[in-house]
Amino acid sequence: MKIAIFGVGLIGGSLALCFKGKPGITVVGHAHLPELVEPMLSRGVVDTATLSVEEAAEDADFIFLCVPVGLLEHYLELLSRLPLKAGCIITDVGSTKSSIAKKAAEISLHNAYFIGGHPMAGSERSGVKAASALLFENAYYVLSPAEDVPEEAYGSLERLLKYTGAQVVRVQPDMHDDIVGAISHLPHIIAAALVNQVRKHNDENPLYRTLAAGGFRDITRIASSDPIVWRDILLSNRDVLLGLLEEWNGQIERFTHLLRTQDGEGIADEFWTAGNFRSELPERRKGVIVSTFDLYIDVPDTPGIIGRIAMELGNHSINLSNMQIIESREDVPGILRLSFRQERDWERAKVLLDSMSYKVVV
Ligand SMILES: NC(=O)c1ccc[n+]([C@@H]2O[C@H](COP(=O)([O-])OP(=O)(O)OC[C@H]3O[C@@H](n4cnc5c(N)ncnc54)[C@H](O)[C@@H]3O)[C@@H](O)[C@H]2O)c1
Ligand SMILES: O=C(O)C(=O)C[C@]1(C(=O)O)C=C[C@@H](O)C=C1
Repeated sequence: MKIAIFGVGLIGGSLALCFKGKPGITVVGHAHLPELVEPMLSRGVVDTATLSVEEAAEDADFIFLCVPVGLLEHYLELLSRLPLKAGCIITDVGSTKSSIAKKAAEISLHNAYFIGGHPMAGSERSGVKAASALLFENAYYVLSPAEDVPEEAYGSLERLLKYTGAQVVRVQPDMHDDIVGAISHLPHIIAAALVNQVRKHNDENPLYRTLAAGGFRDITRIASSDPIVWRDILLSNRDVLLGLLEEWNGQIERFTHLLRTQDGEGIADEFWTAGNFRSELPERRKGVIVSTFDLYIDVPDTPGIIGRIAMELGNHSINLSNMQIIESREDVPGILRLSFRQERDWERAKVLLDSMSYKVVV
């Protein structure tokens, strides 16, 4: 089985890593610039790489379009002019689904089928260097097939995607864009706007950046996302976002009013309501928020402490999925965040670290 990936960046590279080396599968990466070929080969993300669209697409059973949203229609159009293998399935990973679905309905793909796709996992990082075979594990993976796509074709893409560890969910393109506009695109706008607001204050007084702590970092991580990828996503979901921004202005006006009228009860109520809804998000199960079980430890400033903690967990066969120092205070040893994929590992780590007299916060 030949899988061609157009755009071997964060998402394309991560998909390639999920498929490469699986029985009977060959992964071919397409690059639009010669300098992109070497990194995808040296990282071992693909079996072969080519600069030729024709060569990548020839005889492919599956074609994944993993380029920025603004280029998806161009690539779909290019493919429609090529002699693709009969039954070839073309899919994309774009963060919007309506515009590409519309394009697919307008053109003829002859013996090939188009099934829109969107893995609900990602990162603020970009490029093949950030690709990971584990990126999609436990995430949802949206598929939006056109009505005329045979169930058999849908089923074979669904089966292939099992290699990602994600859970496939079928959603109509318009509904997808409404929902993802609210839970992904609007948050990216808010994060960028908030960082830029603080940046302006920081130009006058650099103490802003110095004091920026966990809250600011937590809400603004995604402001570091790739500008071109996000330019394309926002423009492609423009109408939905204009509506959401109007709603957002209403939220801001509500807080303005509560502050003006010194309505403490109203302010607390906003946080009660928000906290209750947020606590119901599927954070510890499969979901839009990648499932991890986190522990926080106040790390004492002694050399080798992080290695010792990792070793102790390893000695007790507790699987750690991630470790991060949260540098919220300059010159002060930070908080160590330990993430686990399994709730059982998280519980065992808590008991172990408690017994070692670390200050553990859940
Ligand atoms: N970043 C995320 O969190 C995320 C999550 C889900 C889906 N997506 C979607 O995945 C797609 C890729 O995003 P990414 O985060 O992997 O970005 P990326 O920048 O890591 O990768 C983009 C890829 O497109 C290629 N590319 C750029 N310009 C090109 C051009 N002119 N012609 C051909 N190829 C070109 C790049 O070389 C790169 O391989 C986007 O459509 C995005 O909406 C992103
Ligand atoms: O975790 C992140 O950094 C992401 O931005 C991932 C995220 C999201 O907003 O949740 C971003 C874009 C997608 O299309 C899907 C997922």
